[in-house]
Parts: sequence; C-alpha cells; structure tokens
Amino acid sequence: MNSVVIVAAGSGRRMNLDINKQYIKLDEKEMIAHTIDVFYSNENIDEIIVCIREEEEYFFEHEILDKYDFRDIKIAYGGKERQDSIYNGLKKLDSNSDIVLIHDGARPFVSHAIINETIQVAKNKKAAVVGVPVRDTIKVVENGVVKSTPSRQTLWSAQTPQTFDKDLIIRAYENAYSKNFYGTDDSMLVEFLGQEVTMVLGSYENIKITNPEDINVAEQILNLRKKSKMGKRMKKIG
Ligand SMILES: Nc1ccn([C@@H]2O[C@H](COP(=O)(O)OP(=O)(O)OP(=O)(O)O)[C@@H](O)[C@H]2O)c(=O)n1
Ligand SMILES: C[C@](O)(CO)[C@H](O)COP(=O)(O)O
Repeated sequence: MNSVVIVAAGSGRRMNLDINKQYIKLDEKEMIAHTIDVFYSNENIDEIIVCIREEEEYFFEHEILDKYDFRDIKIAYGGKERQDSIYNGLKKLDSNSDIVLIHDGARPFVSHAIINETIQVAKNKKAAVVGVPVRDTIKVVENGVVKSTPSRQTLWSAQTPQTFDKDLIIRAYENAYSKNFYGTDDSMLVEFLGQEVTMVLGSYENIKITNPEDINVAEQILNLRKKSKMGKRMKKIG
C-alpha cells in the first residue's frame, strides 16, 4: 500500500500575505487543492494524509475537502517545523502502508510520472529523492567572501516527493528526534541514519511556491498546460 503525507501546515511567511499560502488561488483553485488533486487522481496512491494548521481545520474541511469532493483524506495537525508536521503525519499511517511519499503542499506541479517513478525506486532501493541538476554555478560564501566553488556536476536541487520504505522513514524520524537532529528535507534524516538515498530526476516545473514572484511563474505554468491541452484536443478534432 502506497501512502502520501502532504504538508500544508506552514505559514507562508516569505509570501508576505495574511493567509497561509496553501490557500492562494492559482487559476481559481487553491494551491493545496491542485496538489491534492494530483495524488488523488494517481492510481498508485492508496492513502492520503494532509498535515494542516489546527486553526485552519474548519476551512480546510469545507473549502477544500468538501468543495472538491476529496474523500477519505486523513488530517494530521502541523508542528512547529516542517519536520514536526511530517512526523505527526507519519503517526497516522495505515498499518498496511509499505511505501510513504512525503510531498510539499506548496509544490502543485508534480507530475504522475515523477510520483510513479519514485514509488518504483523506493520499492527497489528503499529511499528516493526527486531533484534536478542545478543550473547556476554555486558559491560557498562566508561573511560576503567566496570561499569555494563546488563542482556543479555533483550538485542537485532537492524537490519532493521524497519516497521511502515505511519502516526506514519511521526509523529515520525516530533516530533524528532521539538525537535532536533537524533537517531541511526528509532525505537528510535517512542520510543521517547512514542509509543510501537514490536521486530521481524531477522537473524544473516542480517548483516550490515560496516567494511572491513564484505566483507569476505558477500562472505561466498553468497557462502553458492549458494551451497544450487545447492543442491536443484540436489535433484530435482535426
Ligand atoms: N511547520 C511547518 C512548516 C512548513 N510546512 C509545509 O512544508 C512545505 C514547505 O515549506 P515552506 O515552503 O517553507 O512553507 P512555509 O513554511 O509555509 O513558508 P515560509 O517558510 O515562507 O513561512 C509547505 O508546504 C509548508 O506548508 C508544514 O507543514 N509545517
Ligand atoms: C523539502 C524541500 O522542499 C526540498 O527542497 C525544502 O527543503 C523545504 O524547505 P523549506 O525550508 O521548508 O522551504
């Protein structure tokens, strides 16, 4: 059984709005609804757990779950950090779950192909992280001074989903908490355990909506997708 934990319990501080960025509308539909939709419509996903802020539960249930008719979705409450939210989500997993995908609610453009590929890799290798090779030259800077320039060939930007064998990710989270270790993604906790994580090629479209300018990029991605859908329909008709 394949489960996904989607985290949506942040505050969206960098977005500079007075609502959680998860509820920003992109083409008339809330960001979190776009994200849930991809997993809800994926035939390989058997269980969906969404981590939300406790005070947003009523809104989430009525304005997202009921409005879009998403059924059988479990809710977990968020914690202080992303890692805490995910840990709360992991505690709600069905006992039959074997593979767990962890995904940011703020990455609404994940594709079915990526989801399916990470599930396959996690089944074979136990731990998979989606990412893309960096496009810029990266500098290590201290106090405004460049200290080094790591070889770009080895650098990838990590995205989500990050997908794991259930027992491994639970062990990685428990180990991290027992040592007071906090990572900025889930793969780090598995790496901290000394286990290998396989990189799966993601997509440059699978952006995390973080800053206000990302909204424009998101609208462009949605427009391009609409145009490409229309083009395909016209071809069929023609
Ligand atoms: N305590 C937290 C912090 C983050 N997240 C989720 O983790 C994902 C990635 O985090 P980020 O983009 O940093 O979101 P926010 O924490 O909401 O944004 P900011 O850091 O700007 O406040 C988001 O889907 C966010 O909702 C969460 O569930 N619980
Ligand atoms: C998990 C993640 O999306 C991978 O890029 C990212 O690390 C989340 O970081 P943030 O600090 O919550 O923006």
